[in-house]
Amino acid sequence: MNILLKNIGIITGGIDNPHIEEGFVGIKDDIIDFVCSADELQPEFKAQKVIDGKNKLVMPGLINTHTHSSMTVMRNYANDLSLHEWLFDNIFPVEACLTGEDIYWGAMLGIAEMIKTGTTTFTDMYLDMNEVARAVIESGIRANLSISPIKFNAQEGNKIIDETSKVYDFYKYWHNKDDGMLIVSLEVHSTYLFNREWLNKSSEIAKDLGIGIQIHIQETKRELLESIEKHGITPSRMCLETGIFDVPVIAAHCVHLTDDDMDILKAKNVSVAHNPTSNLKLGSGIAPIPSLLERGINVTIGTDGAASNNNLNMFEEMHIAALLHKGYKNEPALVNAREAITMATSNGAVANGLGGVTGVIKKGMKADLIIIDMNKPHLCPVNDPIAAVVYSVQGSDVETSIINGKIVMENRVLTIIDEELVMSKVREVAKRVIK
Ligand SMILES: CSC[C@H]1O[C@@H](n2cnc3c(O)ncnc32)[C@H](O)[C@@H]1O
Ligand SMILES: [Zn+2]
Repeated sequence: MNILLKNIGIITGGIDNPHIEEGFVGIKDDIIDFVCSADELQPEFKAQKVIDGKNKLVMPGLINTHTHSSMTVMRNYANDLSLHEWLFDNIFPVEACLTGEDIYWGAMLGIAEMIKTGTTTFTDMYLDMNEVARAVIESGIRANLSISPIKFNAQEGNKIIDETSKVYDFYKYWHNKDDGMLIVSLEVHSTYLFNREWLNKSSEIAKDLGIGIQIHIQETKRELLESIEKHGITPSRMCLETGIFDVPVIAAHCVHLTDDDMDILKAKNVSVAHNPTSNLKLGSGIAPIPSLLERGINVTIGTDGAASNNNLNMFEEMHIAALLHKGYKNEPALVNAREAITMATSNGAVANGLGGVTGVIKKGMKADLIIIDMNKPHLCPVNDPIAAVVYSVQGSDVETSIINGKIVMENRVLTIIDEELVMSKVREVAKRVIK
């Protein structure tokens, strides 16, 4: 289907790209066919659907580079705890009770929430990823899903079970599914759940399949200190030594980094997923984002799961990312609005190996865009659209969302996902598993 957005404010995205005050975007099937001003419009473009952009803004869909979508089933469970108590004493025992169906419905709810708050691509790691993949394909969202080569059982003395064959099966079945809507990567949870042997093996698997890795790195001070005590090196250096950083990596958190760690991340082209809300809520700390940006490291934004955030709203995350470092360092110029949007869009695309595919509104890119209704008291007057998106717009202001050229939400109604059904299923799951 061809779609025409007319007379609309356009944030094209990318650090140097312009904002167009009243422009046109033409979508031909799954691709952006043109982006232009009124005098450049091609009259021969025939659209089956025309969206009038008066008092609206279109921008690239947001890219959530670190989440665990199925954890919506544990939303608002286990609060005000440190990461260690939260994860080992509360989350792992509940996760041990989750069925494949639970994971499917939890992921579907996470996807519904993400679409309703402007996310068009997400990066995920969880337990039964076949169930998450099923939800991704059915819902029409774009995703990078990682699967673990081991099963780690905290309930049974931290036993490790080899599940390498599941990685190969998952890759074979899902990688590039639906014309590339789903891509596969390897989950290496962390250097505290994976031993050196499995870090080495994981890097070999990722190299063999030609895929990237998703990992948690240096989320807490405790993680850093225990690594130094046990191995004599930081988790980042451990990743360097075991070959983890020889493939494209998205490293979530990166809160407690040494200067040497930052040099390693830069040298190995590692992308960082900044999760400010989760880091604040678990009392983990504040990631040195300005230092990472100064080094030219690709910094992106993630929500983490709904059990540590407690939502998957990327507008909220972008807002906090833009405010946090200004206040922490007494420096208002840090993480400016343009940088925050870039982190949440095109940098996220690059991190997922989707640069040139999504993250920017430009001819030839996949049509992954969101339309924001600016005709609201808290968004009036707009004055500066870039600032408005970061400092005033809320996730619920996203009116329509287009992913791969398909309208997945129109006037705030999801067109593919049955929102009521999904919520009732997840309520049932929560009733059963949350004690
Ligand atoms: C094996 S699937 C992923 C695993 O990660 C857990 N998890 C969720 N959030 C965090 C976090 O912030 N740090 C470390 N681990 C996290 C999740 O519960 C799953 O068990
Ligand atoms: Zn996480």
